[in-house]
Amino acid sequence: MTNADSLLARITSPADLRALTDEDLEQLAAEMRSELIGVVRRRSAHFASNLGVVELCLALHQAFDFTRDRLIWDTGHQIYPHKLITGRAAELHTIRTKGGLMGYPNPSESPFDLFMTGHAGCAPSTAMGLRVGDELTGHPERHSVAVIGDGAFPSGIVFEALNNAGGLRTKMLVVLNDNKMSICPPVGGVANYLDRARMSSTYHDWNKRLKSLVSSVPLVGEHAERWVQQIKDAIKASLNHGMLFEELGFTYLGPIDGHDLKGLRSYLEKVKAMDGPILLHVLTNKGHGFEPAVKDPVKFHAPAPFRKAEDGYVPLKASSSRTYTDAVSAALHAACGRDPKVAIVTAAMCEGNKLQKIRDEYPSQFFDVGICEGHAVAFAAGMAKAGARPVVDIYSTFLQRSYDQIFQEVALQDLPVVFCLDRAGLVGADGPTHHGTYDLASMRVFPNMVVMAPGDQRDVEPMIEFALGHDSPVSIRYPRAGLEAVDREPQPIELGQAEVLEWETDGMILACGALLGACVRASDRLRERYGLRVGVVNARFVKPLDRNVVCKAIEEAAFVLTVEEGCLMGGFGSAVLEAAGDAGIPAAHVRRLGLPDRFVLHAERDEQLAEVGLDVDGIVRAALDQARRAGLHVPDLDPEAEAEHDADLDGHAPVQASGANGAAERANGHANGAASKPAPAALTAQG
Ligand SMILES: Cc1ncc(C[n+]2csc(CCOP(=O)(O)OP(=O)(O)O)c2C)c(N)n1
Ligand SMILES: CC(=O)[C@@H](O)[C@H](O)COP(=O)(O)O
Ligand SMILES: [Mg+2]
Repeated sequence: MTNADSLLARITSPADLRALTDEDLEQLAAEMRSELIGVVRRRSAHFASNLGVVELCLALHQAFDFTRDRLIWDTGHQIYPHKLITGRAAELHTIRTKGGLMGYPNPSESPFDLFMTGHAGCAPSTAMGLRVGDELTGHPERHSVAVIGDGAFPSGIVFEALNNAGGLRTKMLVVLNDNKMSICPPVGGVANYLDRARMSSTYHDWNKRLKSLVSSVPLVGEHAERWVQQIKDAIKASLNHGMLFEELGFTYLGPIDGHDLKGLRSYLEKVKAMDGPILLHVLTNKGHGFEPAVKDPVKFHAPAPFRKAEDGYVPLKASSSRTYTDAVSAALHAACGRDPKVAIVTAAMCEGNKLQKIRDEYPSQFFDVGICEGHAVAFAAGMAKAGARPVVDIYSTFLQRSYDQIFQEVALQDLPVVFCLDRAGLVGADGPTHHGTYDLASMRVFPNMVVMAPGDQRDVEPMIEFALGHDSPVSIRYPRAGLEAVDREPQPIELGQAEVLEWETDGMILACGALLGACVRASDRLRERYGLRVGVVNARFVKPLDRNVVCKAIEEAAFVLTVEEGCLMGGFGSAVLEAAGDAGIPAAHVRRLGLPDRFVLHAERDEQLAEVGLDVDGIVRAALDQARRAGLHVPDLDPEAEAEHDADLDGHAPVQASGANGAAERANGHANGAASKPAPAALTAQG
């Protein structure tokens, strides 16, 4: 919480900055940093990026009036200092919690936040749009500023914007916040180019030197050679100096010190008076002001909560449980070892996808292409065409940026590219920009594409192996969640075949993906508390769908639930209804559970699952509702019993699957005494 007698407590809007002296501003910057450290130590949030832009944020808000001018922070994960000085300091401690501040810009919180973002690279385009829109609506006096990091800068869309603004000579400012880091060190030609620009002194020094050289008395003899060499060096250095941007029509300024408040302000004042598009190259330290973050900006990009210890900082709660990401990266690591043709492609998310081991042990099979998802997919397609076995390991939400390449370069060519879609479903604190909501719907529409989702830990490795042996594109999606193991003898993965865990006729739950464990627990609760016999299917494939199992379930059960952690429109449930429709089977008793047609805000993942009815309670409630509609007897339990949560839900203890395929029959039998029905013979063969 902000200290009541601090300078920061007195800043209710950027206008309050104007009354501050330079000493005050230095103190304010220090208070902002300690506020950031105080908050981020207690909750996982973006940290090093925010520490690095404190001075830049203050200078921008001093030089411009963003009650009128336009400011877009690219990606938006470095928005915390901006939130501190735009009236939200007292709430910063709520950041990324349910009902609290969003960890990204949020227009519903403040008019100083223009776009809710979380995906990198779009700020130059939207800032250009704001500028042109303001001109068209009679506000040419408004400045438009985009702040973009060096990691986001190589995104293709950035060059689309530079091309357009440079061509139109649009009056706008692009501040390149260059801290020599993406989440990992940045990769590619742009990073090398910026390295060279950082290394040489400022552009204006060289210009001055060049002018003095030319104006000096012409030298003869041995001096001439030195003179010419100096001119060549100067031109070479100035050629490294933003000439890339100058050639595109931008005026390049810098690089300048991004922690020098006075210097920043004077450059920004200069820029305001200039015409056309300007790129101001600012050098900052990711983690500035907090030594452990400066030393390890990767670890402190979005650290787990931590405390100070003698030998540095230790995480408050070291997460030991293995995640789906761990299981997938281990399977990919093994695949790389088995087959040198396997190539793993990441779009700047080596840490997030836990690919460090592959990077270090199989460097020739690992490709970090930077925040360039469209390129990642087309690049993988080229590799597949050449006979390699590429895997695009990418967050579901970031895959959206490469949709056309998935269509044209992969599906249309029917190339064996494997898409490992991490963070599929609800992601928790990152909120609506990062949920993996649409991949089931968006991937299943492509001919040739296989769409799979592991039901639990046991499905992961066999699905990766299946995918790498399949000669068409395959998409495998899994959540930002701890692994669960449903206790059973898993059926082998066969194309288009679901796995029947238990067959019942009161009801059937068709589970798509990692909510399988919750579905099994819901089935247990329905049986033990309500005497309802509800079977469970691990769908495994959304495309090709196991129509045999799906249609039988719809024909035989009094009600059917489809459960998926994806958008209801066009997802797994839609595929099930399509199958029933195609087979002419009535399906009014089928109810689809999934993500609603709205954006789910930031919170803990379990809170979000409960909010949308995808936790055990929600699945049970939906089943009871469907059972009543189907005329089944449902005892009215007292509210406490109904509301009682599943004790092992948080612990994700291994889930017992009883019934035909259940290796461990339920010790206590069934609520109404009957043993569970084995799946109809025709189905067990189907698996
Ligand atoms: C399209 C997209 N791909 C990947 C990411 C994940 N991501 C978030 S921040 C980040 C690094 C950004 O580096 P930079 O722009 O230099 O910002 P810094 O953290 O250094 O301030 C990445 C890869 C994203 N947000 N958007
Ligand atoms: C800003 C950004 O996009 C990344 O830092 C993202 O927040 C990482 O998400 P995970 O924490 O799920 O890896
Ligand atoms: Mg950076």
